[in-house]
Amino acid sequence: MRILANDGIDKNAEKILVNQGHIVDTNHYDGNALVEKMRNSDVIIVRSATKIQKELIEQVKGGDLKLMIRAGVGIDNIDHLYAEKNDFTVKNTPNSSSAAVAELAIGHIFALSRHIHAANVTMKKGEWNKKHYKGTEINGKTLGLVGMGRISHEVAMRAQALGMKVVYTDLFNKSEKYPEFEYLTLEELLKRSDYISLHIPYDKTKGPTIKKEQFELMKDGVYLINTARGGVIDEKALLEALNSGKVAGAGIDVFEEEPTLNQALVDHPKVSCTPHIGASTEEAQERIGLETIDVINNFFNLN
Ligand SMILES: NC(=O)c1ccc[n+]([C@@H]2O[C@H](COP(=O)([O-])OP(=O)(O)OC[C@H]3O[C@@H](n4cnc5c(N)ncnc54)[C@H](O)[C@@H]3O)[C@@H](O)[C@H]2O)c1
Ligand SMILES: O=C(O)CC[C@@H](O)C(=O)O
Repeated sequence: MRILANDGIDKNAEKILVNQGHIVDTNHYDGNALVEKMRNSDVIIVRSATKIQKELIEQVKGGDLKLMIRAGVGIDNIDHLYAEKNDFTVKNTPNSSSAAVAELAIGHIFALSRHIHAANVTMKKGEWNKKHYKGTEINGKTLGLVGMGRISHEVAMRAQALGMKVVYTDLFNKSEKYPEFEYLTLEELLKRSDYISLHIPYDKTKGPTIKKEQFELMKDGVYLINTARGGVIDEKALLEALNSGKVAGAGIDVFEEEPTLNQALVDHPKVSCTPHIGASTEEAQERIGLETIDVINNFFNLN
């Protein structure tokens, strides 16, 4: 099998695939070179950098490509409906990165509560701003989780262990699976939470879930964490909410556009930001690599 890992793949997974007799190309291609490489591959594996949209799908039709794998959870960088309509199979690796993303979300909660992000910047400039950095404790505070799937549940367990009260909302109603956490409507959750963390997919046909109206419902001085997708929060409304003081701090791993050009948001002193690294741990990438191999083996009946 010829496998194109256009955004790279974990070294261990690459070794296993090569040992299985596959030809694995881990270079990154764009434009015509990508079209050519995809047409001559059986499988393409992408992370978030490579976008597989209608135009590209049209260009690779009729070649050898059969399987597109998103080595990750969110498949919003692949037009999967269009790909499937054109007889390509699209798969992801949803089971491997939950702990990594949950740990990053908790990291942003700590950074914001204790001004770690800001103190890092100012101390490196030679400033000693001890008086500016009186923080708040997370113990006893309410964390509202929007979406209660794989990642959110990992966040919930960690937050509960840290003494937070966890409430959640989801498209499903109250779930028997999570008796220890309180189910609320989105509206109730926004009103009651001290911290809000988003763990939902982005559906561009629906647009952002958190817009001006939702910010208005939140407590003054709320903290907001987004490790889901940039599009689920309206960045303009977020910036206004940060400037007005409605939002005391935002922890952001994902942006409407990536790499982001929204420097006003990145530079904002109340923002703790990371460049979409939720799944970027040694362990998660190794698990993602192994899950990718399972997907390939199952698809081509290689087990
Ligand atoms: N930052 C990163 O590197 C990174 C890594 C992995 C995943 N993600 C993002 O995290 C998202 C969640 O991943 P997961 O594995 O927990 O997914 P999941 O499918 O297990 O959980 C998502 C949950 O959200 C619910 N949901 C969907 N839309 C909703 C809405 N509008 N309101 C309330 N609930 C809603 C679903 O019913 C589901 O229970 C992914 O879709 C992806 O976009 C980001
Ligand atoms: O591939 C990445 O680096 C990010 C992955 C993440 O956004 C996902 O949805 O799994």
